[in-house]
Amino acid sequence: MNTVKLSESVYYVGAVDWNLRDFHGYTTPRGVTYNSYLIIDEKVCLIDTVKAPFARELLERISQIIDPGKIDYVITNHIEPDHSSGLPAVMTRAPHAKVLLTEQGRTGIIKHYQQNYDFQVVKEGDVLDLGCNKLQFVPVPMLHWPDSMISYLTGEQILFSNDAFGQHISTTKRFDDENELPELIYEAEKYYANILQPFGKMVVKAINKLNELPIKIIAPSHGVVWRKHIPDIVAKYQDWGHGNTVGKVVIAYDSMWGSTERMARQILDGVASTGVTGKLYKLSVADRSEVVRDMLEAGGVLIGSPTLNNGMMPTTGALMTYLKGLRPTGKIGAAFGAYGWGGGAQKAIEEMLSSSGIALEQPGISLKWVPDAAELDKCFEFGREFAHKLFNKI
Ligand SMILES: Cc1cc2nc3c(=O)[nH]c(=O)nc-3n(C[C@H](O)[C@H](O)[C@H](O)COP(=O)(O)O)c2cc1C
Repeated sequence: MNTVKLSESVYYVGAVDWNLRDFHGYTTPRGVTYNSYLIIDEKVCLIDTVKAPFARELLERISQIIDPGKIDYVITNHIEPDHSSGLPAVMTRAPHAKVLLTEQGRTGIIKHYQQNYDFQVVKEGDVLDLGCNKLQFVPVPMLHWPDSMISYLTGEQILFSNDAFGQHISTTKRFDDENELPELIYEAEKYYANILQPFGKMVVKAINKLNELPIKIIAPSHGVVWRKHIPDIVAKYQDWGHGNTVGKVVIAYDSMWGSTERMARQILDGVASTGVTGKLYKLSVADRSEVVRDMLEAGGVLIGSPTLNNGMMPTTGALMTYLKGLRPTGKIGAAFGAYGWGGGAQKAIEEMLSSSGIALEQPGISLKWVPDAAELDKCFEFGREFAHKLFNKI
């Protein structure tokens, strides 16, 4: 089993989960990693653990470097089970280790595992002396759970950023410069869109705080370690955190008999005629976590559904519910779709767009049964007008 050194005293001891394809509803076509890091200083310190089925692999990696019984400290930056469910196995082999975490982390670990370890609760600014290096703790509540924390190793200047800057990607290469940057940014964008998007304000606040620290390496809890492209990923986080958008329109729709689909294609042509980039997703075949990834930087979203039982189709409803929880910022939107008699989908979508924080920039467009030539022209015009509004806004 390979051990990878990040720096003089820090080793990667995590696990690569090549076969995971669904991470609580978020698709992971490239697999996942659960990153754990071992610091060998005068004191021995483990940063986070792994998901429980990989605990044996974690302990084997640690054992190649040092007897796990010599671990003095385990830092629990986040209690979510992908990082903490390996903790009980680690504590069995390192029974004298202190577990350092926030107060929210302490109550969370007790509730998850019904174990009372030798806890040491840390707060903002607390420092743990390891010998040559010190660990400084930066709680980042709600990034993305109340217990979340980032730890910074002085001396070797490594930021253990937990879920921030993470990506779901399995690889044998642990560093950013050993992988393709566009692929990493793509996966980091998908991670941010699906997991961190609701917490943009906290992201900006945390980055401002971290800007004061000299950082040579960012070691997240998922994916590769950043050492060469730190400015690129931090700049991306600034953009995403501030809700900065580009001239792109994502059209997401579903259709039972093809009318709303024909509308969507005409609208797309209208958008494209202005030079604005358009993307089209049919929700019954699209991957929702990919759709919201594409929406992250899009300034405009257009949502379509025919009326089904006075409302929108369940696939569209699922996207809207997800989007509402993700609280996107800086976007304009509108609704479209076909109906047969009383209608209702357009209104239902517009309500969801508003409650998601997406500005209704343009009245929606609905048509009865099947679009005729004049209605298709109107759809084209609807897309063109929407793209112009977006163009004027950015
Ligand atoms: C199961 C079902 C339920 C429907 N419910 C409604 C409804 O409640 N109100 C309405 O105006 N039209 C309703 N319609 C009619 C559709 O909205 C209409 O056929 C529309 O043109 C379908 O668009 P599509 O081709 O994009 O699927 C319903 C259609 C189906 C198949």
